[in-house]
Amino acid sequence: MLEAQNISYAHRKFSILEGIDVAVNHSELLVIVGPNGAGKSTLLSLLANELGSGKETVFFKKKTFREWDEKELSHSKAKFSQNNSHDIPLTVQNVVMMGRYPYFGSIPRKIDEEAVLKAMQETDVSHLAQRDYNSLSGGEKQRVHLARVLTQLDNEVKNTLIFLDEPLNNLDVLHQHRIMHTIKKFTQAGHTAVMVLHDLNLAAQFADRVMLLKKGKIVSHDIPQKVFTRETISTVYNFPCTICPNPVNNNPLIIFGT
Ligand SMILES: Nc1ncnc2c1ncn2[C@@H]1O[C@H](COP(=O)(O)OP(=O)(O)OP(=O)(O)O)[C@@H](O)[C@H]1O
Repeated sequence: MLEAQNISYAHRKFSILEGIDVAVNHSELLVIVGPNGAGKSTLLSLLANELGSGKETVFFKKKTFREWDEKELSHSKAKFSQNNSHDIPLTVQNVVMMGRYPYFGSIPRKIDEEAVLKAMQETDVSHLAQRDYNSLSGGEKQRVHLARVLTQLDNEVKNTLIFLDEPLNNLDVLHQHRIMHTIKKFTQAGHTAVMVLHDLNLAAQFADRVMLLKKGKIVSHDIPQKVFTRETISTVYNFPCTICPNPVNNNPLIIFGT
């Protein structure tokens, strides 16, 4: 589905990423983790074709992004980023509708309205639909943008691809889990998700595969059970931890400070 080999990226002479190989299948949720400054967001932007010199060759469904028709690509790939504008003079519903812009000319169709309502329900912002976006709290704004990105990929296209850069920032525990379940449902329907997360326990619980980065290089890229070992995690984060099986689902449970 998504493939890239030997990705390197530098700003001036400062190397940010070095020799990264990525291959993500359909129906897979890949979570990228690592300490601050490891290069996670930079890698996500490169994979999503938002950054780079054009030398990096990322293949999505065996085609480089340059080979894709722009409109077709907008129906197949979406990205949730952290740098959303804080000032948008629109209602919540109209901000979510922005995700449907690739689908209609000047007036949204019934199908676009329905997709917006569905995404708002999914991220629990339906009750805020007519509110001025600018009056929302940080977590509410975050959920509105998640709805906008989800609604962009509400279509009949098989094997679509979503990138999410720290989608759980500002969210309470209920909404963190709700979003993770939504993304899991999305991948189980045959789509692909690549996500940057700081919460290692959520990564351990939901990821199919985890990529652990440090200083621009891959330390480990495997299933959660193989990546989350006491030695690796305490070394990479330079902080002690204990890892035991989660008593509910047997996934690794990471307890820091022990
Ligand atoms: N435009 C830029 N100019 C200079 N340095 C940059 C630029 N963009 C990123 N960097 C540096 O590259 C490194 C990786 O940044 P990146 O944002 O990808 O890290 P990250 O793993 O997502 O970090 P965090 O967990 O803190 O969000 C950092 O040291 C950052 O300061």
